Amino acid sequence: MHEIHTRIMWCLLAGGVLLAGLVSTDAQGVGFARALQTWIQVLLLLAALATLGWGGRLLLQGTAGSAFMGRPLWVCSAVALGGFAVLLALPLRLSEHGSRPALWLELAVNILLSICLLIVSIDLLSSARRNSPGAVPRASHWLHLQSNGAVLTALALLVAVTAGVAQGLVDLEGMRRYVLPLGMLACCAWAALQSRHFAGQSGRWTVLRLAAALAVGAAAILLGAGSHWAMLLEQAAWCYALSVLALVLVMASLRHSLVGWASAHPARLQGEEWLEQAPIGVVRVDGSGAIVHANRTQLDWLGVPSLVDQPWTEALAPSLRNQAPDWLARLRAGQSLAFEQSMDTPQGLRHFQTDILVAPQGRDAHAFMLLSHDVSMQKLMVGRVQEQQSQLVSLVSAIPDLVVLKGADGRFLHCNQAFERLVGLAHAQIIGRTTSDLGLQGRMPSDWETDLRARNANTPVVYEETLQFADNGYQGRFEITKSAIRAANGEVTGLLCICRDLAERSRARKEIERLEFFDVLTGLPNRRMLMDRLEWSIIACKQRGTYAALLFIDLDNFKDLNDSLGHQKGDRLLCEVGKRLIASVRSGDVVARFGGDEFVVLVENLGAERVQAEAHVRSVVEHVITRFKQPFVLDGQSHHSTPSIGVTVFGDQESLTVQELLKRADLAMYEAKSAGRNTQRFFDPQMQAIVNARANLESDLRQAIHDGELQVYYQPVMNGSGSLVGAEALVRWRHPARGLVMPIEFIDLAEQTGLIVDLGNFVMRTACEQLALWAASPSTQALTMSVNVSPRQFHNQGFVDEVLGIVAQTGANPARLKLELTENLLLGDVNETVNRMRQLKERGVGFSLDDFGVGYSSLSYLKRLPLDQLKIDRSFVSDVLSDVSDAVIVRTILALAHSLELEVVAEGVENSEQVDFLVSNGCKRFQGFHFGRPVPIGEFERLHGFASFRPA
Ligand SMILES: Nc1nc2c(ncn2[C@@H]2O[C@H](COP(=O)(O)OP(=O)(O)OP(=O)(O)O)[C@@H](O)[C@H]2O)c(=O)[nH]1
Repeated sequence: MHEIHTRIMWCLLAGGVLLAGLVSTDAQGVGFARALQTWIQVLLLLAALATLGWGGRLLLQGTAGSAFMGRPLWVCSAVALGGFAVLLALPLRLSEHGSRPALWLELAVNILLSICLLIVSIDLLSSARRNSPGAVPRASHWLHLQSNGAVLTALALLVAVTAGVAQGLVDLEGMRRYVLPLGMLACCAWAALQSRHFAGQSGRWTVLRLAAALAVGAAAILLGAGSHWAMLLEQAAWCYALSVLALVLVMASLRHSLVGWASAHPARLQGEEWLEQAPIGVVRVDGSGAIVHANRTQLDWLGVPSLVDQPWTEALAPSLRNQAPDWLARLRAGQSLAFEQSMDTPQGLRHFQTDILVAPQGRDAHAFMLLSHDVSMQKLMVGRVQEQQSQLVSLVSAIPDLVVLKGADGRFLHCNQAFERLVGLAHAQIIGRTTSDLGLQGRMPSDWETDLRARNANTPVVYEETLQFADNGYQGRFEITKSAIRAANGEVTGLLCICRDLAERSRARKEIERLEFFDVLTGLPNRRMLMDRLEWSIIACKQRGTYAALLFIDLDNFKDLNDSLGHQKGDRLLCEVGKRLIASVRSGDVVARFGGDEFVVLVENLGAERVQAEAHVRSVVEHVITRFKQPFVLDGQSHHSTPSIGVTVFGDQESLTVQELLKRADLAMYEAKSAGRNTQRFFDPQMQAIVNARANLESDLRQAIHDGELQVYYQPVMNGSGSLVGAEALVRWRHPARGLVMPIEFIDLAEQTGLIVDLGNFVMRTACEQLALWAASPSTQALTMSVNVSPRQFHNQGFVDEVLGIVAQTGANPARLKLELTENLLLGDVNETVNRMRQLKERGVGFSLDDFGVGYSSLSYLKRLPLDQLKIDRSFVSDVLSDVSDAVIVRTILALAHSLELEVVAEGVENSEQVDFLVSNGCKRFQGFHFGRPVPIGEFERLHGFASFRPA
């Protein structure tokens, strides 16, 4: 209870006593007592009206009542006091004193009064206790139960008494006498018990005084037995207790009305409309620690509709709430607080700078206000600036040059690690000092003068000077650049000074040159350097009329070493090879690493005779190969490596470029590789001719596929009785200049260059179209069509889809299509081969193994592959009558095929004797010139006496 309340109460009391004194007329004090009673009644009426008004408002608004008791009890209290006020106003005066109705009414009045006293005292004490800083939620709960229990008991008593009176069982006079004093004593005991929970000495005394007054009043009623003095005492106690009650109710009603009004119109209350929309959060808190008002900005930040009546800690970040009791104590001691808090808001994590200001003197002593500013953006900006600053500092620190930033007063603002190192001082020892503070003036002679020049110049001042920053420290020639740093108004705010060590620069330049012309791993000249030297060598040979030679050396199977022992060992071998090559040649010759495992040796001054030059270089090459015979020791591990060497001799009058020379040596090296490796080959113009011819053929073939110069020929496949059973599709190239080109001349090239895929698809499509046409005629519909498939074509991604697509598009019957595979196709992944064959087999496509017996024949594959047919190679058939072993092989193949239930086609059959031999050994299918050569389709059909329907 605040001091101001007490003061008003004493005033009222004094006013009442004065009034009573003025109106008292008799000496016994009866008039005085009656006057006092009337004054009390006036106070009670006031309290009743206030409570009634407040209770009504609560009912209408449906808002919570007092801090603790809640709406139901306050409404109950209002009704009780209202009833009491009505009774007070009317009945006692009308009824005869001492009559039964008067007694009854007085009893009712006393009971109602007791209830009101109980409610108000419980509520006040409970809310005071709840708002105390150390309040425990469980204790509040317990209080709630007690208060509700007490009120319910009082109500039950009222009902019981009323019932008793109605039945005439209760002594009305006795009841009237005891109910009120007992109620007063109950309140008195309650107040005395709870007074210890009140914060502050004065609050506790007020409660105890109230309890004492009630006790005295009760004692006077019980013991006084109607004496004047007892009545006087009773009325005085009443006067005190009820005036407190009335005052508390009036004040509480007024406070809640004001809060409500202020909540609805806070700007009106404060005259601070701008505060409501201001971009700062405002939270006002009363002395009990409850929030009285929070502005819109604060509510938006927290994402809540209202904070009124919530504890003030709701405006704090959860992590700070445990500090609240300590802060509250400091605020109550008059200290303001300032701190930063981070909160999770509906808009994300935000940072606030919060100040807590205590109320000015004269206002609610413990009220305070929280003012919060959103500093999220500032924090973000500060973070970014700090990040940029640290990036800049690391950048400047990483610069090998000396970087120094001076302020306008010549003091060091920043310097990088290179400067610290050379000066021999720590960063902290340098910053804030001048050149002379650091004793550098004598060591940087023109510092002062150049600083001045830089300040006055619009462009950087650059000069060179020999500097030594510390005793016995590094001394060197530096290039110094000084630039003035200016503010927007042109005023010089600082000076940036960069010192570059010129010796360091020349070292760096040399290193760059080294990296540019030498191989990092072996330290040998690199390709670039070699090209330069070769260019000079070509010119020198021409001028002097001498010969030189170029050796292109590639290590054999170097990849295997990398894969088995690791790249580190591979690197070691490359270094060792470099050393051996150097040891194999004269000091003037050039050994270069061309790239990967390729080295190039340039042997110069081989004399003016080509034969001599070739002999010399041959000995050099032999020398190299011999040296490679010694194992290489790689980190203690012995390893054998061999080279393949291509050699070209140059120097005659032929004008060759560097590129052409390298190409020749490279070609020769490839020849050495093809010859089985670990050997040498000299360039021969024939090599070039072959390479050129291949290149031309490749480009012609590419063009031929594009221009439709390829043609499909058909060779008949016959049965034992000489009837046509099918055909094999064979490609031919009708070259515009060279005429008909046979497959043997271009299939290998097509296979190597990948052109085989397009070529194979063309043959497959043409053959399938023919098969579809044959299907339309009864005379040809049973014919089969064999198509050759090369390994590269078969292993090409999408081969299966391609074949099935062609079959579907042409409408050919897949059961009549036979794909001829060769044995070298099995060298790859056999599982994958079987898988692909099965996919096509499932759609009806048949398979034939071509050239059986000449290649990689593994009988186990015959079991695994889903084959339909074997074709005996022509080499066995041609000599089957003259060569006993060929005859044995043919018989074996036929027996094998028979036992595996495979069909056999004998290829290359050229006469009837061969047919007889094959038939007598069980062969049923034949192909060869004896039955017909490969011919274009028109001729094929004419020869076999049928014509297929052909679209116009
Ligand atoms: N350790 C190491 N390996 C390298 C370096 N440069 C290239 N290589 C490897 O050298 C190998 C060169 O292989 P090739 O010359 O193509 O093949 P090879 O195994 O030598 O076979 P042939 O030349 O046909 O005898 C590749 O595996 C490259 O990855 C290098 O600097 N260090």
